[in-house]
Amino acid sequence: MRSDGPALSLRRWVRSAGFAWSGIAHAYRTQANFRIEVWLGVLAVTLALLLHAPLAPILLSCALVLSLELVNTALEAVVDLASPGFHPLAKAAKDGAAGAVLVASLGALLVGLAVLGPPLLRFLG
Ligand SMILES: Nc1ncnc2c1ncn2[C@@H]1O[C@H](COP(=O)(O)OP(=O)(O)OP(=O)(O)O)[C@@H](O)[C@H]1O
Repeated sequence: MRSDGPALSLRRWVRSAGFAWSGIAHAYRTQANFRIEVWLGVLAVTLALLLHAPLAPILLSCALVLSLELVNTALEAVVDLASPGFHPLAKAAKDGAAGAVLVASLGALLVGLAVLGPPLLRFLG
């Protein structure tokens, strides 16, 4: 198997990262839910830093929700392309992807309450 030189591999990686970034920017521009989740994530990370709460579970939860929202956005685009008219399979695909985002969001909410709740109550009390 032929392997590319490090300079070519890095150029490919930067190019792929550019495409990935444009996907994230597209989701931010077009998906209100993605924007809300980004800013809730920023709020949660800021609170964790201010309250000296563990950052890792907050960061992981945010990454999970935002990743699944990006996958949901991608899947919606593919479904709309493949099935512009109503189709039960298109509905199953979109509802399943939306369900994945909901499950991750509820999990992230519970993690946020468990990690930020006690130090927030101590701070307020
Ligand atoms: N082609 C289709 N065939 C059948 N049902 C569909 C189709 N497109 C959308 N739906 C139904 O409408 C719902 C909303 O679809 P839509 O594409 O508007 O997503 P959305 O509301 O924009 O989702 P999000 O808020 O995550 O962007 C889907 O979850 C599905 O139940």
